[in-house]
Amino acid sequence: MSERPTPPEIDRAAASRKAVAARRARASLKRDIATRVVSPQEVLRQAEADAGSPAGTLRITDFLTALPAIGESKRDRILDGLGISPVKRLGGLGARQRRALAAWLEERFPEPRARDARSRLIVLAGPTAVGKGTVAAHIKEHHPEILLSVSATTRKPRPGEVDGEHYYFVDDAGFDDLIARGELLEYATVHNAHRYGTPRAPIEKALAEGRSVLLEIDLQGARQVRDAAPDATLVFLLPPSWDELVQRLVGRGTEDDEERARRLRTAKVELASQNEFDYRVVNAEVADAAREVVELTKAFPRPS
Ligand SMILES: Nc1ncnc2c1ncn2[C@@H]1O[C@H](COP(=O)(O)OP(=O)(O)OP(=O)(O)O)[C@@H](O)[C@H]1O
Ligand SMILES: Nc1nc2c(ncn2[C@@H]2O[C@H](COP(=O)(O)O)[C@@H](O)[C@H]2O)c(=O)[nH]1
Repeated sequence: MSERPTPPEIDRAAASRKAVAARRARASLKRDIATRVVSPQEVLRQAEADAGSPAGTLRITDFLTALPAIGESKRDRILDGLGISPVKRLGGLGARQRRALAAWLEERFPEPRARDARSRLIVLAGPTAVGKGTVAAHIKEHHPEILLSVSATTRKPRPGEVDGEHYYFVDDAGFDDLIARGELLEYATVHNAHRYGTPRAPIEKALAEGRSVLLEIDLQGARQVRDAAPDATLVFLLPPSWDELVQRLVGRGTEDDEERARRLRTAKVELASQNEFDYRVVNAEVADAAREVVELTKAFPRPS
């Protein structure tokens, strides 16, 4: 027969259960911050209201790295600039530190207001064959309110591809003309092979009409859009695994061995850049990934 626990043992067991629950609550809060379920400003307000809450007991270091595009070295520079010690918890900040952090958050991750309920420019990028085109096509079919931009390219059409629907297929001279006339928002040579570019006019027209626009482009293009349109929302699509990515590329059967190898080399570089994006979405199921992209773009605006 087991002995009944003495009161101190009961206390220790209860304290340990409480600590586990608190750790879980903080982990869940970090996920909510990362996936934009809750704004960082709201978490800071919760921490101020209750220092013992999951928000209040969250370490400032964990809070910052839960934010998009903030890695450990950036986090340390931010803390340095704000004059906040990395050992602090959110609920333990002094009034001046809290004000400095709130001002920094508002500048980098402005909270949505009524005037922010406007059309958005959404960039979907990711490695070759991750399913960008498939997810974009799903969004086009199920969200006709979002305009899917049609790019210009110097690559030859694949079987079934229609000029003006899948791409505007142009030759090198035609592409040079588009650049010279300033008609492209961004352009790049992708996979060291062909040139691709985003026509500017249809995007400006759609945004002016209050429609959101989706661009399905490569990493170089995504970076150019971020510079040209800092309000754009950048989403990086990830494969469930590297092997699945290779399988999708091989299974698509649209490239020869040499082109596949070239694309996979580019894919490694692109995957290493995923932290530059506002959001990361894993494309395990097309419909889920498409829904996530659309939902994320309706969350609070991307950091500037
Ligand atoms: N969630 C998914 N599950 C299984 N297969 C998928 C999924 N999403 C896309 N695919 C398949 O993976 C292959 C590559 O998809 P897709 O052509 O859309 O990729 P992509 O990212 O646009 O590629 P690229 O950048 O090379 O143009 C296609 O055969 C597509 O049907
Ligand atoms: N920078 C841009 N990249 C683009 C654009 N349109 C498409 N792409 C990217 O090219 C590759 C290859 O496409 P594929 O149709 O030949 O398989 C893919 O990663 C696209 O995202 C664009 O306008 N600008």
